[in-house]
Amino acid sequence: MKVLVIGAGNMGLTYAEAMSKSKILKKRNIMILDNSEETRTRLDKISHFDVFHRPEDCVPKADLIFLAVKPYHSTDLFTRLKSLVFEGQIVISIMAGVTIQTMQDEIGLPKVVRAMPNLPAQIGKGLTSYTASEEVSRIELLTIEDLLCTTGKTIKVRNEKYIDASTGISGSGPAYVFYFMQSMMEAALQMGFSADDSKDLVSQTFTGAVELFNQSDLSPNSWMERVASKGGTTRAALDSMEDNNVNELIKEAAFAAFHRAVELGEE
Ligand SMILES: NC(=O)C1=CN([C@@H]2O[C@H](COP(=O)(O)OP(=O)(O)OC[C@H]3O[C@@H](n4cnc5c(N)ncnc54)[C@H](OP(=O)(O)O)[C@@H]3O)[C@@H](O)[C@H]2O)C=CC1
Ligand SMILES: O=C(O)[C@@H]1CCC=N1
Repeated sequence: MKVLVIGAGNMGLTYAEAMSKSKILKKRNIMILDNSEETRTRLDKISHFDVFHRPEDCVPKADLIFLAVKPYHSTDLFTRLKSLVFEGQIVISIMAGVTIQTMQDEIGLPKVVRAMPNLPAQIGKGLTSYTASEEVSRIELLTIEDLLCTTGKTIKVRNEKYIDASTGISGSGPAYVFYFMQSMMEAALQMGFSADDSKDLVSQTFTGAVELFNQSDLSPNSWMERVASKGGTTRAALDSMEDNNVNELIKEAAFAAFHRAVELGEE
């Protein structure tokens, strides 16, 4: 099976690398198509991919076409793909918002998988949600799930609404965590810690809290209660967050990303 990854940016290259390290595909069976000359020159030096800059040289050779360009580049790309694809090829898209129906209509292929990964895929700790058009067979979907699993965990969702929803939770989610980390590091700096110590204080706190959470069945609320003593420091912080409606604001932010994903699909 030959896979063509279109767009070798943050996510496309992550998937190309992960798939090439797995036993599912042989290295020379991964092709990369990218617009950027700088990216192609860099990838040519890595040598375990076949790198292309003209769709006509690689699209007809692919069994599976993995789309990893920004959503606003998709319309031009679909126009170029339409005359080059052939029946039986499968499209996997990780583009936010772009719907299966749009890809079926604009590329002209019925077999389409829509997936939403996240940035920790770069270190094999990603979460990818996915769903497929009914034309994709169960056996094809098993192979695709194996490919998506090369970057971490996967969950199969019922329909595309949940792809947009997971964009608001796991797809964009790493940025919410970084936002929280940034605020805590700024607070540590303001308290007088050095930049290095601020980084350690915050990153070890996040790592430790997530590991505690993962190693138990306790909810985040129960863990909060374990940290907070009555009348103590944590309660002062949690009360401050409640007074400022931080819980609602975080949910609002996640819904903003969800709604933006839906909007991107309508643009
Ligand atoms: N970043 C993230 O955390 C996540 C991103 N996604 C989705 O992944 C997709 C890619 O995002 P990301 O990797 O961050 O984007 P990047 O901008 O890092 O990478 C996209 C690459 O595609 C190239 N490109 C654009 N148009 C074409 C084309 N027609 N043919 C070939 N190559 C092309 C770009 O070149 P040039 O720079 O020259 O335009 C660039 O190198 C997006 O659709 C996004 O919604 C999903 C989940 C998480
Ligand atoms: O911000 C975005 O649109 C993409 C989708 C999820 C993460 N990054």
